[in-house]
Amino acid sequence: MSARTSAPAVDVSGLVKRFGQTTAVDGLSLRLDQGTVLALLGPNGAGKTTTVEICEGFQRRDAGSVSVLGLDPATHAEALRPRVGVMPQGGGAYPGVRAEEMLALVAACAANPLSPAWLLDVLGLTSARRTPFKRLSGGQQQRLSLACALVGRPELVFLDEPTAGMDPQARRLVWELVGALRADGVSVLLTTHAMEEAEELADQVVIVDRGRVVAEGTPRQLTAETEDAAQLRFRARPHMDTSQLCAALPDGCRVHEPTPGAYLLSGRIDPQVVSAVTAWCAQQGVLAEELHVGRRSLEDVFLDLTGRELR
Ligand SMILES: Nc1ncnc2c1ncn2[C@@H]1O[C@H](COP(=O)(O)OP(=O)(O)OP(=O)(O)O)[C@@H](O)[C@H]1O
Repeated sequence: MSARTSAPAVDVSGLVKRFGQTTAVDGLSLRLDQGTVLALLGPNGAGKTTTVEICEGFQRRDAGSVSVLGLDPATHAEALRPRVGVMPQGGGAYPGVRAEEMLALVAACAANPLSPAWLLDVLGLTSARRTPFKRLSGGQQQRLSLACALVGRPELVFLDEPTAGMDPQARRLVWELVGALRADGVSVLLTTHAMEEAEELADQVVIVDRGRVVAEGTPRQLTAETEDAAQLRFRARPHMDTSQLCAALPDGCRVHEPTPGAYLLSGRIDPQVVSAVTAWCAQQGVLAEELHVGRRSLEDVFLDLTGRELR
C-alpha cells in the first residue's frame, strides 16, 4: 500500500487554541502522510509551536480534532510516548549532565534504542560527549536534543525549529539525518521559518500565518513552474518610479519594490525583458545590481499571500 492511501501519521482538522484574547491557532488543518516530511512554515507567532505541542499532547486544544498515529494525543499520551520522538524548541536538560549521559538516559527508556555512540557520531558530537550540557554550544545542544528525539527509533518525529541557531555545517548534518529518517519510513513534522529548509526537506509544505493555513502543497506546486513563476530581481536606488519601469516593459509584466531598493518583476521573463530593465535603469543613470532571474521561492509565495516577509 502506498503512503498516500494508508492512514495518515498526523491528521489535524479545524484546530483552535486560544490563550486569553490571543487566538494562537485558528481553524488549522493538516495531514502528514506516513513516511513523508511535512514542514509547517510561517513567521514568528504564526501558531506553529502551539500546533505541534497539541499534537505532542503537551497542550490541550479548544476545538477541532487531532489524530497522531491513529490516537488522540489529549487522551493517549502514554501510548504515544514510545512511538513518537520530540525535539522541542530550545531543547533543555539538567545543566550539569554530560552529553553522552543524557542520551544514555533517554535510550534506557526505550525498548529497542539506537546505539547512542553511533548517533553522537552521526551528529558530530563525539568530541563533545563528555561536555556538560550547559557548556555545549547552542548548535550542539540542538543536535543533542535531536539525538534524544531519535534514539528510541520513533515512527514519527516532531522537530520544532530543528536547525535554529546552527552553523551551515551542522544544519547540513541535520538535513542529511532527516533525509535518512524519511528513507527509513519515519514520518517527520517539522516547523521552520527558513524557507530554504522547507524547500530542501519537505514533501509537503503548509504555510501558516496568524494561526491559519494560507497555502499548502509540495514545494514545487507552491512555487509552480508556470509562465508566471519566473522572477527577475535586482537592487538599485530606492523608490524609483516602478510604474514608469512597468510602462517600458512588455504587457503582463508586474514590478514592485517589496523592500526599499529591492525590485521584483514577475510575468513572462524573457531576454527582451532583461534587456529592457537594464536599458531603463541606464536611462535613470543607475546600475541594476545583483540582477537575478529565477524561480519563485517559498519566501516570495509568502510575501505574495500576506504582503509581509517571512522573517
Ligand atoms: N503559553 C502561552 N500563553 C500566551 N500566549 C501564547 C502562549 N503560547 C503561545 N502564545 C501566543 O500564541 C501565538 C502563537 O505562538 P506560537 O509559539 O505557536 O507561534 P510560532 O509560529 O511557533 O512562533 P515562533 O516561530 O516564534 O516559535 C503567539 O501570539 C504567542 O504569543
